[in-house]
Amino acid sequence: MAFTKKTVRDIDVEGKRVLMRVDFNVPLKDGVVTDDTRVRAAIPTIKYLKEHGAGIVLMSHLGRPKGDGPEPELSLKPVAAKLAELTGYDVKFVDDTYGDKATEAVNAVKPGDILLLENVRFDKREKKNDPEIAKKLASYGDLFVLDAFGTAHRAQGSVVGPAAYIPAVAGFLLEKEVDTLTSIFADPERPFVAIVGGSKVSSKIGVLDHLIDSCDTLIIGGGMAYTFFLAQGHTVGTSLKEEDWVDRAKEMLEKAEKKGVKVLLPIDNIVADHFGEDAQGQAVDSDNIPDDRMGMDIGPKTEQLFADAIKGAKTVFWNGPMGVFEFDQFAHGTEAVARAVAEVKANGGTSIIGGGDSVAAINKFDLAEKMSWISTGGGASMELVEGKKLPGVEALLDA
Ligand SMILES: Nc1ncnc2c1ncn2[C@@H]1O[C@H](COP(=O)(O)OP(=O)(O)O)[C@@H](O)[C@H]1O
Ligand SMILES: O=C(OP(=O)(O)O)[C@H](O)COP(=O)(O)O
Repeated sequence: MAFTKKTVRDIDVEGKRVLMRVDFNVPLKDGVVTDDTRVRAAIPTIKYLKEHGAGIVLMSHLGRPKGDGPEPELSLKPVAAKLAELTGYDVKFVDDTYGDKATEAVNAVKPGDILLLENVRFDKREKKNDPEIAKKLASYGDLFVLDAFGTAHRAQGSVVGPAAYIPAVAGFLLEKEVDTLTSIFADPERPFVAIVGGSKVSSKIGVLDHLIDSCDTLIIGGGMAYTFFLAQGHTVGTSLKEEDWVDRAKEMLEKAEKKGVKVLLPIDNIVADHFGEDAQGQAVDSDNIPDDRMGMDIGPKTEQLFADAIKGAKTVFWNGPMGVFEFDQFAHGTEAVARAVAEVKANGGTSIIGGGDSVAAINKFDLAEKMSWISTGGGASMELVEGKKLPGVEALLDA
């Protein structure tokens, strides 16, 4: 399927200042980027713009700050250093986004320069898509380039806003992601197994409803599973859950049954008494989670159940780790699933992994080479599976 929007190839960027939205929402530990996939993914467009004589103003969000001012641990400063390290370019950083300091730094950007602004979400108007924010950001560039595939499903100020004021086109990453994913999802080879986990329960649970329309087997693990356990009448102790979604989860399970879609939920879990690297894990069945314990990973019986279902697939789409894989003792479930998914490509099938943390997990287990397509977007790729249009893409100029 051809990409239907203009890209950086279609415009003259020489001597122009380009405002570019990237997704530098990367995992950090102690101020160090622990997975640089999203930074690397933005480099081809940055390089192209620089080599074609543009000055570049980069912007991104990082994490989910409250939106009422700077939160030092969510500063993009370490990411500027990572981009400089990966490219060898001089990358400037300004600890401001919408104020005079940012404007001054932007005005100093000359052709070939690269400047990264501070986290766009330190101001709550970003998430509200406030026109004032959009106008301010648009004033930073002659052109707008969207290359933040991972955030293209968010109709937020820095994603869709500038397109209302300055010509807006796609970067190479956005084009490639949309092209690849839409062509795979248009007619997936069957059996099609979808695996969803992670912690962004309320922002992704609704998508499961649509996945039931297109997949043959739906595997639910990670933090997503506990809301479904509640729907099945189990208690979940102190595990991550979204009580507001329990009724919808129940309806989804009923719908899947009617449609003949197999839904696999964990049958056992590794639980702990607190959320921490030093927590002691214990395996318990899903109908037996103690009140004072939280689910941190899928258990060994579930690893086997999920792996068996995955190995028979011709297409696998996976978003969201099966547990808190950042802590080694809760990474087994995610690793077992990753190893099963890796076999799909080896057996002639197609495996797609999406999402910042899911990709970080695959890299942790050194399995990236064994996957068919590593997408930088989890939520964004899920919306493409549903056949939805991404607001960020929609706002760009038609080709
Ligand atoms: N049982 C769980 N409880 C709490 N957090 C979990 C659980 N399982 C997985 N997670 C967390 O989910 C996060 C990733 O979720 P998400 O952002 O939805 O994935 P992605 O970035 O791949 O789209 C990881 O940081 C992981 O620790
Ligand atoms: O990490 C992201 O999404 P993902 O976890 O679905 O891949 C994007 O940067 C979007 O972040 P958001 O879900 O806080 O808007």
